[in-house]
Amino acid sequence: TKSLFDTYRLGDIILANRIVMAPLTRNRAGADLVPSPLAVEYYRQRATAGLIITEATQISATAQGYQDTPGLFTQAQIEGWRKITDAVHGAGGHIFVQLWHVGRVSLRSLQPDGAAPLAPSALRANTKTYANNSFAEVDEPRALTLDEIPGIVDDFRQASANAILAGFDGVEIHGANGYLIDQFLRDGANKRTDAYGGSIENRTRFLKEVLQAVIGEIGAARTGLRLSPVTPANDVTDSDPQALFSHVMDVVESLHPVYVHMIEGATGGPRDIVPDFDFEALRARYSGAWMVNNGYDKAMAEEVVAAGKADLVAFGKAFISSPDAVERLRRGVAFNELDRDHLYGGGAKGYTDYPTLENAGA
Ligand SMILES: C=C(C(=O)O)c1ccccc1
Repeated sequence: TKSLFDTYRLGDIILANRIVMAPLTRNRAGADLVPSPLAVEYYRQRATAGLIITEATQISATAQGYQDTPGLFTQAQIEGWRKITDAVHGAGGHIFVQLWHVGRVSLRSLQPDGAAPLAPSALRANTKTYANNSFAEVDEPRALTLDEIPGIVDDFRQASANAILAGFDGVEIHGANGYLIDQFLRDGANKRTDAYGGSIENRTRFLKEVLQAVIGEIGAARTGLRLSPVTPANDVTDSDPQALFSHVMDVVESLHPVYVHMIEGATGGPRDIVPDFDFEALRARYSGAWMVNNGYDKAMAEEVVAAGKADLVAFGKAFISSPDAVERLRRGVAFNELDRDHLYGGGAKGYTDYPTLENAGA
């Protein structure tokens, strides 16, 4: 039977195992949103993951919603990421970059010229963001005009081209957790009356155009997509998530990115937040690689892989605290305790200073 420790063919690359390091925001980018030099060590330490997905990374200046999150839209940022991909490849790993635009989850103080954050509609999210070293309620966004939307689609396309120049094996489009793409999808955030709002087909249009642009630029084999159908993260809601995401999966199947990364339940929270939501029905509509995430332990992960219910399992907290999470899963031993005071912002503490079993002489 299939095991977490099988190799796995993902498009044109062979992963050493079916264990994925989930995208994790750490707010440690340096000046000009270039990834920190510490990030080279941080990602290299974790290169035994079958696949690393980086922290969410901006496609443009308006895409930023948190302090010190890295970008991939300038030459300096490309060069900063190149050091990281070289280190991960040198250690035998594979790495995709997660590309995001936060949309309305932002502050004027983080936006060019102090302008309002951008969104499908001018609806403020009841959520906070981390900026200027403190948590703050996000500002009211302004609605994107119809003629601004192609430019954002093109920013996704350009960032995916930049990702290949930076040495990444591919990109994960961030369509989850109440950020821009998710804001277009959900009728709680998208009140547009043009071709990007109203019907499920119209609300899926922006995601479809981003997928088409990125796949057109770098190919389906190097394009993944993250979705979170029932998460309440960042105040997104929808009146019929099963119908919405059934259509989303039909669009995804038609464009066929190499994997779908599905957050089951509330991000980092209860898996059964919508008890009757049918994730397997979504998987049945798509014939690519199925990556699952949210609260998995070793037993759960082995079970879904052995049952053929998932091809890949992503772990977040495990990879924060344990560079050698794969070895710990293999041996069935505990992960290091999570240092919750040093998750966001700061330096090496709680980032690159976690021990491996080897360090601890185990
Ligand atoms: C990129 C994030 C997400 O997808 O939820 C994120 C952002 C800030 C803190 C934690 C997570």
